[in-house]
Amino acid sequence: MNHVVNPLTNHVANHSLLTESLSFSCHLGECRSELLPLLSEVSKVVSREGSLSKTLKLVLELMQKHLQVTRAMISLYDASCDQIFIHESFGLSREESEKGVYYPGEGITGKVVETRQPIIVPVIADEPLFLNRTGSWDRNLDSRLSFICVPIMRGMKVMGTIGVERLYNNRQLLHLDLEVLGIIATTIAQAVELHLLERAHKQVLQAQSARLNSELKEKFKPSNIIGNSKAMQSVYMMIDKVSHARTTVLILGESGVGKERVASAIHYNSSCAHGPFIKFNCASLPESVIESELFGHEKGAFTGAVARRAGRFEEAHGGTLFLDEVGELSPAVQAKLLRVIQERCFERLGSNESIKVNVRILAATHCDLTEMVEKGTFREDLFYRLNVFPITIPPLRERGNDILLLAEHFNAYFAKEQQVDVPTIATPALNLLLSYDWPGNVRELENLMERAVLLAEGGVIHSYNLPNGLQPAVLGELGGQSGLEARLSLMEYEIIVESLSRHQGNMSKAAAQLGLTRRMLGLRMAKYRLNYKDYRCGG
Ligand SMILES: Nc1ncnc2c1ncn2[C@@H]1O[C@H](COP(=O)(O)OP(=O)(O)OP(=O)(O)O)[C@@H](O)[C@H]1O
Repeated sequence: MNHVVNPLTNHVANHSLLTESLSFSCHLGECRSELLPLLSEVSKVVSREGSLSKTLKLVLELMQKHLQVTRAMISLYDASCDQIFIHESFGLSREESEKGVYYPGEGITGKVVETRQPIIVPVIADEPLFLNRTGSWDRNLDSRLSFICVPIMRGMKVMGTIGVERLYNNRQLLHLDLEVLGIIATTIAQAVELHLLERAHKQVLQAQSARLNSELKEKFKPSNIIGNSKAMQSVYMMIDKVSHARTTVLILGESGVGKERVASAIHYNSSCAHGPFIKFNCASLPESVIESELFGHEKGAFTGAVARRAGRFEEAHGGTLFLDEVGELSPAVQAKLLRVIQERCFERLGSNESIKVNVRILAATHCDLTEMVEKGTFREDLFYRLNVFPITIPPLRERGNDILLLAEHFNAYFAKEQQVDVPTIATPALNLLLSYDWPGNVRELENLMERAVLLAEGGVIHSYNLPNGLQPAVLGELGGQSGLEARLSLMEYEIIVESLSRHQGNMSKAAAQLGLTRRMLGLRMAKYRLNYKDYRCGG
């Protein structure tokens, strides 16, 4: 007959099966004392530091030694996928162990997780609930084996199970085993819980980083670097040429021209695109912190170093490290950086152990490094190591119509973000954008367009929706105007420019459209120093 017994509740786990009510005989007390060494060793193992696998392996070894089990497995319950899988086992091959995956309620292990109650199967051969999913149990060889399975619990939460197979001797000893396994389960429960929490956290991080990676990949494809100007075409060609090599690249250009975008494009088009892309701004931190941020530190390396920490170089292993504002590095860090580039190894602060990394370095700066080398503020040897493949990004004022493409791109982007229809950019506003000098480059244009989309009226971005700095000098010179007066002037200016543009500088047509005489229009144009010739085709 089949006996699947739940000794705590005396309930039968599978409802078709019989419950056995068992009484413990007094000689169990004698056996208990023999089990004390096992339990004390288990608690010692658990209190030691180490990975959960290492701890569980040692616990399994102790179980084999003291309980004479034939096979044993410690399974963990992963609530995120609602599955139970064997984490460590003894007496099972790797393949058998990998097959041991159950849903709650499935087989004996699944039942224990579902009911959170232990189960004893006195004779496996007689038990239809026993699935033998791992395939390790052999009907001929193992016909006299029993199976005991206990839950690993923290409070009311089930974390997994401990299951053992052993030769059936008598029912009382099975109950003793079950008691011992219950104590072991309680002893390891905290370590198991910690492991499961870390695992869940890692899964969340991995999912986030996979999502971010695909978003970034999409965002930083060279096709997503906006601009078709000739100046940018040669930048794209350089990106294409250098991406697949592991060559160090030095990206040069004024602030806000898109150096970081270019660095990302190189990484995401390289053979290590699946690896990490770590950005580090060398100007963002005080000198004292930079070294430990880049190279990491050991516990106690300096006041406040409470734990060992990996630096950016280690984080970037297998991928790319982008060092922005490299011209800001102190001589000490320049020397260390030179060594990493030359030898690919470094030491954490407070350690003598050399760490080797496989990292591609991309560096960027708005500084004139050649001049810095001449002045002695930047190491010449480091400069040559970084300057293997320089890419210079032209400033926005040299990119011609890219200004308009970028303006339209940001217009659409911010309209979407602000959940409004994409406004039209009025011709006078476009003219202002084209004639401005753009000291802040693409970043300045981006910020300005964000504001303009907010200020747009009736679905149009007017020239007066752009900052004062962009307004024609003449409007400023009109001086003394403020409030309504200034605004009316801006509007008048814009309407005249718009009309002249539409009629390609034909003053008669523009005047007719505006309901003015040609003379009146001429006077107003003079006020704003407008010349009809500037609006002729190709003029
Ligand atoms: N070609 C481009 N297409 C679309 N957006 C761009 C382009 N170039 C730059 N940008 C945007 O402009 C801003 C500035 O770009 P980025 O940070 O890459 O410039 P940078 O040269 O690295 O600046 P810094 O010198 O300050 O580090 C970013 O928000 C970026 O997304």
